[in-house]
Amino acid sequence: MLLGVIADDFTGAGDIANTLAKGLPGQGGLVVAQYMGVPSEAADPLIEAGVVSLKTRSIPAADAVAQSLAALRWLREQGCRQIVFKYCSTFDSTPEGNIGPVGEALADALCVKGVLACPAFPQVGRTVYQGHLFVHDRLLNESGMENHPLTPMSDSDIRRWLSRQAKNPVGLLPASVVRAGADAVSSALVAAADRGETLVIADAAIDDDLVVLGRAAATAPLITGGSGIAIGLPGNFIAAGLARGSDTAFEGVTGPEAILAGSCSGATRGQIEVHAREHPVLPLSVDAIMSGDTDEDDLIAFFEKHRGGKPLAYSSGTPQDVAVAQARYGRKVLADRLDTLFAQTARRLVDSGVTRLVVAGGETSGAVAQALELGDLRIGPEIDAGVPILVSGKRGIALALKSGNFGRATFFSHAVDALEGKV
Ligand SMILES: Nc1ncnc2c1ncn2[C@@H]1O[C@H](COP(=O)(O)OP(=O)(O)OP(=O)(O)O)[C@@H](O)[C@H]1O
Ligand SMILES: O=C(O)[C@@H](O)C(=O)CO
Repeated sequence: MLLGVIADDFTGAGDIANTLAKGLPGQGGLVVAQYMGVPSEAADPLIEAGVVSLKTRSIPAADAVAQSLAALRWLREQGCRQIVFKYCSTFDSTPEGNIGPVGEALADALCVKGVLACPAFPQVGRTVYQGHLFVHDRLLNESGMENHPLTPMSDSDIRRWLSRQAKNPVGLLPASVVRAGADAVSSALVAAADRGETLVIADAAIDDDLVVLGRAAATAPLITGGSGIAIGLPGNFIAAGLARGSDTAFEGVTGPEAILAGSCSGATRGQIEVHAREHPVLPLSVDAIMSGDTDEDDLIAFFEKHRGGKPLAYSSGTPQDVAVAQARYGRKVLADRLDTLFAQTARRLVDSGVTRLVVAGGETSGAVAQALELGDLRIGPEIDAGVPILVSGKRGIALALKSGNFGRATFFSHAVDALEGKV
């Protein structure tokens, strides 16, 4: 294994696995496997890039650090010469962490400073300029992310935000340096390290900026960022004659389907609305779930009744709904109950023959994927930017784990078809 990724959530893991498997047009990607947590066994020697999916974005920082260091140990045992710490393109975190604590702990373990930190993913509108993160034409804290249920983002100045989480000074690599090319970036990172800066926020507005950053970091032991930071990395290994290149061929899976949505993002809520026009949907009431009036049996009955019709069950609510529910039940208690509901439902669905599963939301997908004991996942073709088809050989199923904000308006229907190999 050449490249190891430690991803702080499951949809993000699929996102970067997709980037690495796809590579740049005309260049090819790497042979990638996505792992559910830190594997207990050695990796298949044919794998060139291994992505360890963790669920560490919203847990206490010390636990996130411990799990990330365990992932680092395993990846290094597999021979990885470069590690990427993947976090969200909207920099999802709180003033306590976990990007700073995990990024610095990995840097300490690898004895490096002057480490790139760049969440930019221009294909989905996430860009960084002068250390400020934009979502399309809005600053991060005016993009809807200020209402996120678990990691509300109230500051678009991600250098300042990361400084609150970090022990060491946080640097800035401005666009003027990035546009001067890979050598200028390398020199700036050395200078940042000399100043004692462990993590350095890098500007990037277009894919070419990310390619420059990737080239500059070709031999860096550690890189951190969104999936965009990985755009140029397969090319580095291929150019060095170290990698053979990927195969994302996918024949499709037939059989019953189910769609679960726990994301409350504007994009997911819009996709649910579009889906509901032509397909059966089951809105889940948080109050009914918390009182026990609605449980897994209700979801299973709904999915059985609507088999073949692309049924979708969702808890997703507006920012107002989320605020009321969190005030009533507490953020963590509520998130844990919803995770459990989706996870147990998914397990029963797959045990009873569902072979195509679509899930929206990183935490939700993490809970579902962990409950399913999927084994290593193979990366298939991209459904929409940042969302690949994932294949579990162990379970004989195909999945689409969608980041809350990703995907076209008709994503849910499109994804079910894609898992059948239709698109
Ligand atoms: N109606 C609701 N009220 C309050 N919280 C909810 C409701 N529905 C879902 N949630 C919680 O909101 C959180 C959504 O997080 P999740 O990571 O699944 O989606 P996301 O953040 O949009 O996706 P991503 O991390 O991929 O961007 C979960 O913790 C879930 O339990
Ligand atoms: O980077 C992103 O936006 C996604 O891969 C993600 O991490 C959402 O949870």
